[in-house]
Formats: sequence, structure tokens, C-alpha cells
Amino acid sequence: MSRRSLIGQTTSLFFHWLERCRSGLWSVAVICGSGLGLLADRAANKQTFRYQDIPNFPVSTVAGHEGCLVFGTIEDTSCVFMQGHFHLYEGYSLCQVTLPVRIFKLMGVESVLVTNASGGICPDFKVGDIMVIKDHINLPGFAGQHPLCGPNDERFGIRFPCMSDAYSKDLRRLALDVGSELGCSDFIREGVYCMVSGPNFETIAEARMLLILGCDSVGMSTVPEVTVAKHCGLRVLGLSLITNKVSLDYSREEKVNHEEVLQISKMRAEVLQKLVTKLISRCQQQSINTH
Ligand SMILES: O=P(O)(O)O[C@@H]1C[C@H](O)[C@@H](CO)O1
Ligand code: HPA
Repeated sequence: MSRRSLIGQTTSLFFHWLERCRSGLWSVAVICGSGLGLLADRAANKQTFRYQDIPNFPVSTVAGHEGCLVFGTIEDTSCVFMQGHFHLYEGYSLCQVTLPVRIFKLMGVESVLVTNASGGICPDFKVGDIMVIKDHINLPGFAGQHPLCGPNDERFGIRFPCMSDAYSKDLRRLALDVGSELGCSDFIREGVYCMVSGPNFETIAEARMLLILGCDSVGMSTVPEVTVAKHCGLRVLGLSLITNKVSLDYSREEKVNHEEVLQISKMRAEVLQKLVTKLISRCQQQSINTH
């Protein structure tokens, strides 16, 4: 895309979003995890920007992350989809990883729906289950890798934000209700997501430790974005697709790999797409009722 047409398109989009926010209409950002970029497919009036064309925006370096920002609408809701997000293991700082969330806040987005692929720790979880994230454990944060370390920008939020309700109770309830309306109750769960930095998958001793700590699934993303979203007052919903079962047993022969993660994501993308689309339209109705 030429620089001139990029500037033209971003300016008109900017005014479009401002107008919608002024009129009190709800807008949502969807962050698509590994292999889940298809979530943007159902949006209408799409306009797509490659990350590499956006000044100072990080670029995706991982397979299954297309690296595109897609603007569109689902029913009356303005949506922006990130087809691919950023990770510590790519060499990005957590400030770069979470930059898009702050941009969404400045654009007037009210709610963020974060999706990811993760390994199931909870012995009851099966491959293909969708876990509504109830809470998280910020393991890198314990070691000082935290997106809010450093000077606090008061324009976004307070120095010491509360994280005990990072994932909106109303949105979690809605996700479970919509899941059951779509006939997905058998494979929709709720649980605690733990972030590790990656890029290696867990050792068996690490996986056993995570089970003892109360983690239901483990992945390499999401927590920084959610922390920054909550800091700046956005409503958050997290959906984690269980793409593999994490080995807790030395006798288990199967070995996890990224290709398998992407294969399961692709297999489940359509169900997630339906869930996300319906959730967005239901949220719009709810927000009209509460505005
Ligand atoms: O959706 P994310 O990016 O969290 O996906 C997981 C973590 C790694 O990026 C990748 C490993 O297969 O999947
Ligand atoms: N561990 C960490 N991250 C993951 C996994 C896993 O087993 N599966 C998908 N992302």
C-alpha cells in the first residue's frame, strides 16, 4: 500500500471510530491467537492493514499469525481484529507486545476479546475444548517481566491496579450462555490460564508444578495484553483453545509441536468464529440496554 493511500484510509477510519464512540455505540477489539486469524472472516466492510505498513507497529514472526489489522463490522458493532499478536519469545519487550491495546484504548474501544491456543493442564480437559478464562497467573510477572513496570502513565491508569477481577464476570457469563445456545456446552470450560515466556513447551516437572499451582491451561501470551487492558479500564474476555494436552507423565510418548497447535486451531476456528460473532452481537444488545 502506498504511504498516501495508507494515510487517507487511516484518517477516514479514525473519524469513523470517533463518530461511533461519540454516539455511544459499542466497539470491540478481538486479538486472535495462534491459527485463529479466521475469526475476522465474518466481519463485513473489511479494511485490512499489514502490520509492516503501520509505522512503529511490531510485525508478526510466528507461523499462524498473519500480521494484519482488520477493521470491520459485525451487525452494528465496529470491530478491529488483530490477526496475530506478539510474544516475549519473539524478542519483543512487553511494552511492544501491549502497544496495540493502548492504541485500542485511544481509539475508543470498550471491550477486548483475547483468544489464544494453550496446552491443557487440567486432567479433565480435552483437545478442542474452549476455556473461558476466569483468571490468570502471570509467571513472567513474578520474575519482573511485567508490562506495567517502569514509569506509570497516569493518562492510562493508576500505579497499582487491582487484578482480582481482570476478566469481566458479565462477559464470562455471556460466553457460557452463548456457548450453550450454540450447543457447545460439552466442550466449553472455565479455568485459570498461566503464562510462561516460551518458546519451549514445558518439561514434565514444570507441568506438574503448574498443576499444583492451580493452573488449568498454559500458554505464551495474553496475560500482558489483559493486564494492560485492565489497567486502562477496558472490559476483557479471554477464550483459550486447548490445542494439546500437556504431558504430566514421564511414560507419555506424544510430543507437542507448533504444527499440531495450528492444526487444532484450524479445526476449531469455525466454532470459535460462531461463538465470537454471536458474543459480539449479544454484547452490542446488552450495551444498548445499559447505555
Ligand atoms: O495464541 P498464542 O500465540 O498464545 O499461541 C500459543 C503460544 C505460542 O505462540 C504457540 C505455540 O504453539 O501457540
Ligand atoms: N504450552 C505452552 N504454550 C502452548 C501450549 C503448551 O502446551 N500449547 C499451545 N501453546
